[in-house]
Amino acid sequence: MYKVLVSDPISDMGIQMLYDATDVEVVKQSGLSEDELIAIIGDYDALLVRSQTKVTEKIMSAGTRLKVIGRAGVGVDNIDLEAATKRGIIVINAPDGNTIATCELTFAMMMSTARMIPQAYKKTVGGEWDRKFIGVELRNKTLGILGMGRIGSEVAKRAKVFGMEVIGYDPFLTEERAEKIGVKLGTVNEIVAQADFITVHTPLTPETRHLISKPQFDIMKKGMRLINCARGGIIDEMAMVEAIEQGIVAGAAFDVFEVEPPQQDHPFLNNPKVIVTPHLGASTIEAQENVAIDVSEEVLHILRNEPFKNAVNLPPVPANVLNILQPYFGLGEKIGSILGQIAQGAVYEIVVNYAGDLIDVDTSPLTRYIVKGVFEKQLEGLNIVNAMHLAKSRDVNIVVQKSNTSNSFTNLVTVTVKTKQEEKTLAGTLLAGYGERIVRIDQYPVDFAAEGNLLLISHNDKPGIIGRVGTLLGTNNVNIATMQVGRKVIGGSAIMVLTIDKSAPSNVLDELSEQAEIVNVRALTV
Ligand SMILES: NC(=O)c1ccc[n+]([C@@H]2O[C@H](COP(=O)([O-])OP(=O)(O)OC[C@H]3O[C@@H](n4cnc5c(N)ncnc54)[C@H](O)[C@@H]3O)[C@@H](O)[C@H]2O)c1
Ligand SMILES: O=C(O)CC[C@@H](O)C(=O)O
Repeated sequence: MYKVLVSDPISDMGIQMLYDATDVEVVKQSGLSEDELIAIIGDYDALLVRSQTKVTEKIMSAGTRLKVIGRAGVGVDNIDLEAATKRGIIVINAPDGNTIATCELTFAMMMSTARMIPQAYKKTVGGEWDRKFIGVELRNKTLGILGMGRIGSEVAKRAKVFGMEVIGYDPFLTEERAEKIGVKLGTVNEIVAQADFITVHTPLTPETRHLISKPQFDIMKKGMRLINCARGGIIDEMAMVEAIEQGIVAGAAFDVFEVEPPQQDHPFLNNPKVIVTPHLGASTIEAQENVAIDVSEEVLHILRNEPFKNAVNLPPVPANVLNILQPYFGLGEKIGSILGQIAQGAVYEIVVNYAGDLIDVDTSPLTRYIVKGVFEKQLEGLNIVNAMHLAKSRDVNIVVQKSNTSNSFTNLVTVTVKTKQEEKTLAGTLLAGYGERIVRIDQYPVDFAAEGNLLLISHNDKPGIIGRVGTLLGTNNVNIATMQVGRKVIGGSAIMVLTIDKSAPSNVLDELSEQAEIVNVRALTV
């Protein structure tokens, strides 16, 4: 039974599939301190959070069973990603579910600051009939958008409908895409100098921290308005207060703050020109359901060892590449696992060669599976998230090569593992109608499905040896399911690959090794 802890308020409707899963027990406990979380996290396989829970390194190290942290939302700045990656904890988010909610809040904030709705409301309910709130229209105004990802692009579309001119900046925004959504491209400073309204929709990174600060306020159009529904810190709060005092900024609307919640004496809180909300961008019924559904689905996949898509601490794999690579993941992992078990000594280099169909795509996700396979019997807590990290931290060199030809195979994955003592090579392919096949061990051609208990016996190709191995295993009640012999030349060195129904006891392996003409015996499980 997998145990999932939900430590922030997350939509019950959205996580219904977790409640319904017969292999999952869900515990909801919000508002825990770091120490309280540390005390209980060891019992859980998954942790689900929004933005309140700060998932620190200490919490992760106490979470000895933790496989996945699910963030019901976009930003993962409340999760120590480096610590998660080191421990092989997969971090997933729900990047799409709250785009519209946040875009609509941005629009509401823009209109509120243009028409001073909250300020007028406050006076009206306070008994004052003040009709001096003269606002501005959006039509014919220029909106600058910094960050044209999911939310920024949706804001742009709506701004166009309101008759606004939109200028955008995003290092990944191409001219074609900008043209398609009717946005002019500009630099940060060009936008700052021209815009009547500016809204930011970037993540908070070292590059975006204080993206709008004193130098930008100095060149801003007087009387402009600013909106931040992304992350606190993208706009320099103190520099903005000064810009309001200087009449540069006529109004601002902030949903997010450098420190959340802001201190009671934060200068925004009693400034009549600044509208504030308590990080409500994603707070709609629809968005909360969407993100909870997305994250629950992914958590279930991860707990059940099924493919998943939104891991934040793994490089993204485009769907078309994933479609090509996914069938090879199992094969790659098995090749790695066999090599990891048969190679004697500490591995210092893994050389992977991809041939045939595989040469045209980025094969790095497949390389992760191979590397994971090599070390899986040696390193506890290893998974595809931390496999490369753990290999590199042990100074293992990973070399990836690609070749056009693959002899007679349409696709071929060949892996060589090097230790100080020896080099071992295995090649495998996906054969139409036969699935995953291992087709080469060192220099010997073979053909078998790597499954269950295997015996690899290196020997000299002499008459009677196969019979002796069969008899010895039979008399010790070890049933042989399949047998393959690979050799280069008659009478030369050869390899025998046996799949056996149960693992052979060590005395049987010793007896086998002592047989004349047998060079070595290696038993492994795949
Ligand atoms: N207020 C809320 O409740 C709320 C809700 C959802 C998302 N958010 C935040 O909104 C922001 C945007 O979310 P999204 O889903 O659109 O993310 P996204 O990843 O789709 O878009 C972010 C964009 O910012 C761009 N970017 C990165 N560095 C930049 C830079 N230096 N200058 C300009 N652009 C840069 C990226 O290229 C990307 O296109 C994130 O910070 C997210 O955490 C807030
Ligand atoms: O309400 C939340 O969970 C925060 C939402 C938002 O900041 C996000 O990054 O998705």
